[in-house]
Amino acid sequence: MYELIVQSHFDAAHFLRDYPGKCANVHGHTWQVELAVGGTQLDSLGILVDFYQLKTQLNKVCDSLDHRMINEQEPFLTQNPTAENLSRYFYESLTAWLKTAYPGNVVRYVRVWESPKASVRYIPEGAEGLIP
Ligand SMILES: Nc1nc2c(c(=O)[nH]1)N=C([C@H](O)[C@H](O)COP(=O)(O)OP(=O)(O)OP(=O)(O)O)CN2
Ligand SMILES: [Zn+2]
Repeated sequence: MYELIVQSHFDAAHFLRDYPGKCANVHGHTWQVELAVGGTQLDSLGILVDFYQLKTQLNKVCDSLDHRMINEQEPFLTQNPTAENLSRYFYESLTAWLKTAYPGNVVRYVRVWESPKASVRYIPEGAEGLIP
């Protein structure tokens, strides 16, 4: 299997509803996002998934949140915009695209850093034991 990894980032504001501390107040982060895609079948150029396409799609999702109040964007009108929920949101958005654009490949995980010292990886159910 090949694993391709690309990164992007966005700057945005959020607050955590019902959080018992300072994160209940509006504040901002630079979120770093890492996308890992896996598959086995290379095309005639020796490419699994074009890095350009991967970065374009990841940037699209980042741009939809960039310089916004995340709590005012779907699905975070009701879901708390935690790093956990953001990583799953990126996973679901990018999986929907990959299934159509590059069938046979999978999103292995999405990692979201809220700060250089704190990150979450969303790994789909069933793949937990396969990701080091
Ligand atoms: N498991 C999670 N815990 C927390 C999350 C989260 O998404 N998942 N989010 C927050 C807040 O967003 C908060 O902004 C982070 O707070 P904190 O860890 O205190 O980090 P700081 O950026 O303020 O860093 P300092 O170490 O205080 O400089 C909280 N928890
Ligand atoms: Zn925060």
